[in-house]
Amino acid sequence: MTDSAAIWTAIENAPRPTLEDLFAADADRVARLSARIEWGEDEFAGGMLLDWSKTHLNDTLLSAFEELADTCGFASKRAALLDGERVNVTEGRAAEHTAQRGVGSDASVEEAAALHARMQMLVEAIHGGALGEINHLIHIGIGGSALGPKLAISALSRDLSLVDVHVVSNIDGVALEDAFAACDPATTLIAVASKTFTTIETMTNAESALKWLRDNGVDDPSGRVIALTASPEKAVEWGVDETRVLPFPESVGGRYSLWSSIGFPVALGVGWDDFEAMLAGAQVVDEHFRDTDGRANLCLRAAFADQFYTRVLGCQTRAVFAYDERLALFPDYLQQLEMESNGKRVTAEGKPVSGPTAPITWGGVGTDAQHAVFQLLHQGTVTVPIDFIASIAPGDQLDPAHHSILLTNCFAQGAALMAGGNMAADGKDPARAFPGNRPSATILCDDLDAVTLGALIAFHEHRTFANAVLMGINPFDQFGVELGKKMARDIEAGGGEFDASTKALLDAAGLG
Ligand SMILES: O=P(O)(O)OC[C@H]1O[C@](O)(CO)[C@@H](O)[C@@H]1O
Repeated sequence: MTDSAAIWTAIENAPRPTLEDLFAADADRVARLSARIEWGEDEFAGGMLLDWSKTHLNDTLLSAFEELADTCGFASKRAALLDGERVNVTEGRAAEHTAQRGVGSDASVEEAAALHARMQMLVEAIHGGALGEINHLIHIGIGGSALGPKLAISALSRDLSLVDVHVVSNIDGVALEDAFAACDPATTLIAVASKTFTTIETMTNAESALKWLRDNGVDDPSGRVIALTASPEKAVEWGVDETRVLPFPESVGGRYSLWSSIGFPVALGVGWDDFEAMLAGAQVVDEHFRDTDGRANLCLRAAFADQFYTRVLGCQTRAVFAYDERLALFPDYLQQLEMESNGKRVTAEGKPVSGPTAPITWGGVGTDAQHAVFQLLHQGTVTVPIDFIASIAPGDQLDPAHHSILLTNCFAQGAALMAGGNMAADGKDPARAFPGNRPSATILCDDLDAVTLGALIAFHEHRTFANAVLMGINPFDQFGVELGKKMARDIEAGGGEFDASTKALLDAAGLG
């Protein structure tokens, strides 16, 4: 087996045909580079088409990347992940989010099912009135304890909203005050979501939420709190009754925790069936990821393209545009998933990485973004690989013109980025010239329901993992967030030595 440096050299030195050349050379390119992941039967049947034909992947690159994946031990690392081995080597932990969806070691899958059963009982009891009339939920958490619930609620609550959910993450009191303003304290439940149950933003917001309930005539505010955590003993110590603590295993990472009890607001807000459907959609992708090899593994194939753009073409960012208002928060979700997982500078063995790691993930919704940032994407000097995400079925009930304009714009952007050209009558005006050959991938879902959302998220989780394997890094730790947190604690405690600029800022704000 060739070593990975030699494979990278071959990839870097491989001919670089343009997208136009690639299409011209292969009449079956679309069939070769697009595939569907499907689920369900009859009226539950659905799926999503993943079209990577407008990327620069070709047979030469795919073969080289397959060899790289083999050299990096992709199959055994994937097996280690799914078997619950300690793949998070720096923290000595497994990363068992897939067990929450029924794919993992028997013991972990069983444990997840038992914890889900408990969560379902509590959700259904609350819907049944066991805690009195509950119309609102203020879900307090940050990072992975907030981004997934926030995305899922905003994507799915148009069709059904059983409880009005507000996700509050920021320590800025404005966020919590906005939630208070939208909720009636007499019918509001508080979820405190924190894997560690120590995060300063979450614990401060939780205290203020309890005070708000107390100040507004709720006799037993702590009786209105549900804790979602991997540290149940800390939640109990903080004052949450054991019966209202929904634990999840330590081996489920924060940014991978939507599938655990961190998904409680989804189940309460849009119903248990949707929460389960999300798990089912994720499971379909888990099985595809587990059972498929090489380029046919669509998560791995996407990672091949990601590596090509980041390492070979030096693209420093990757953009995601959802042509679906319901997925407006998807780029935010992906930012944590991809940047916190793969924004690293050393390998899993602690050695410096041999090339760039995660690009900056950013994005927005179409068509809004077309009128704001697409100028640079079409004519700027940098190449930004783009993912478009859209649903064939509309989310709205208005004139079908809305949805067809949305979709045609989505497809037109990909086509224009690739084709380029000159819009001047004589075809010669440099200001009106489009270089073209700009890559994009398109994920076209049959519909955007809970199953699809689960599948979409799981696809990106496994794509992130596949990228990590190809780069040799551990995607499951996040030490990069710690230094700033420590310095903030030092400042709060009145200690620590700071540079002159920071001292001056603290003085200016009256905090010195
Ligand atoms: O769930 P917790 O423990 O409150 O942590 C919240 C978030 O903080 C982080 O540790 C980063 O600071 C994330 O990884 C995590 O999702």
